[in-house]
Amino acid sequence: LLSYTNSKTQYYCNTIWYSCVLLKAVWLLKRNRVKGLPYPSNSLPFFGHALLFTKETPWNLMSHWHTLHGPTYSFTLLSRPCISTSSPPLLHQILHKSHSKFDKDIHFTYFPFLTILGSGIVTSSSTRWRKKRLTYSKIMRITILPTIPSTTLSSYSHFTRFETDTIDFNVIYRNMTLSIISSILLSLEPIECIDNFGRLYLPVMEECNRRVWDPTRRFIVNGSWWKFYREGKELNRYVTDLVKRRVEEREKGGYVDADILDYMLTGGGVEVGVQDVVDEVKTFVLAGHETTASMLAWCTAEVGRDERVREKLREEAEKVWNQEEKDFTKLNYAEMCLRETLRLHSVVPTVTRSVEEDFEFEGIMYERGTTVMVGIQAAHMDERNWKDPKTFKPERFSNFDDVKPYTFLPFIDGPRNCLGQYIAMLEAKIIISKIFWEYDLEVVEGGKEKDGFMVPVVPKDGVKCKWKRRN
Ligand code: HEM
Repeated sequence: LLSYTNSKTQYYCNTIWYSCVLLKAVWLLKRNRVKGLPYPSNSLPFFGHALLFTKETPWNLMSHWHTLHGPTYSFTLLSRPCISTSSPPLLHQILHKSHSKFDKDIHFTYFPFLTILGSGIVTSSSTRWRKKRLTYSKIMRITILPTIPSTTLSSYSHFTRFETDTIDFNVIYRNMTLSIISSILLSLEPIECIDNFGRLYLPVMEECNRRVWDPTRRFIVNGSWWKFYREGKELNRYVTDLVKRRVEEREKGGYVDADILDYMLTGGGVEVGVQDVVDEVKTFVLAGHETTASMLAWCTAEVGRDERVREKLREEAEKVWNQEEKDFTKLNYAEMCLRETLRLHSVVPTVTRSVEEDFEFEGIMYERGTTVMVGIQAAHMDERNWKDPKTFKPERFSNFDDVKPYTFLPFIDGPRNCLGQYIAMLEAKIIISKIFWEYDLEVVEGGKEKDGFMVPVVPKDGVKCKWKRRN
């Protein structure tokens, strides 16, 4: 150090500078764990446990730590104190009772997705979020539901018309659910939705997912960076045009309360700008499409491999689909299969929150700035909550009211739970029941291993099936 300093002043400046860096490092190392909680080994200075997450699927590593350290433990990501919890009493506090002290973790885990989410409901908080939630709650839980069966059936017919021997259901469901959400949100036809949304949206999402685990991709300006920039811009332009066109149509008196976009534009009586609505449209497509597709893909793989479950599902389908007036509330077993799929495969394995105000619970202090990971997958695989958790058993859900609170959290719980869960379950039970009623499926490849880094968690090699129409 001295050899580079040619004046006394510079020597003193350097000494002060390096002392500050050292003090800051010591301070970070001291506060990077939550006192009183178990702390997994192999943490490195500054990096904490971050490097371990690059080697293994993060949710599996976190679930493994839960088996070693119990329902709540602390760990460190690049000097950031984090906890993961699957403890029902603590989850009740985080997601429900004290939820205002735990905000969305927008500057860390959600950050790479902001190109799509922008100022939409998933990434908004406090008054802004409350207003949005009030506007959409009734639409998503009640108003739109009667339109779901016909939209689902029309999308189903469109995407099952192919005459190939083998088909990847992961791809089929991605297209089906994209077309359903585009139809209820924007009244788009399947062709238009796949040509535009499918082409632009899917690559943007893939790059966002990559950036979660490799943040350097954000800064290295190469071919992928430009591709992402171009496609993101084009997607934005496409959605902006759709929204602007709708505003004009509304001004001429057309389209009143026809789809979710129309409700968005009313803004619950509050003035909303075009960019606000554009962000909301992209948010709803992200939230509502691949999650449902992934649940369907895993469910097809599980049911396709289990003859007993398949026969029970068909027995129920026979009764519903042979009726003139189809009563979809009778698809109980299909719903049980989907719930068990969400438990076993946790398509959203964790959601994160950031502690906004110091919070004490059961003698442990969670300081402001701590990242909280809700261990959804850990809760679903915990032997204290579920007997024989690695086995697919839809009968666990034969009486849903018996499921203990905060042990089954695919849509999380509390005021920020999933707004689209009723839509997702309704469209998925119609699809899964009809597909197994109409077709003999044989899973020939995929449907076992998980893609390590994509959220929602999808089958790594898809779910390729031979399919043949049944008599
Ligand atoms: C199987 C399918 C689905 C799963 C597993 C799922 C899961 C989730 C989860 C875990 C959250 C909480 C995210 C967080 O707190 O960070 C969430 C929020 C949300 N979901 Fe879903 N979702 C599904 C389908 C849908 C569908 C079909 C839609 C829309 C049509 C939708 C719309 C939303 C919205 C708008 C939120 C934000 C709610 C708020 O912040 O108040 N989801 N979802």
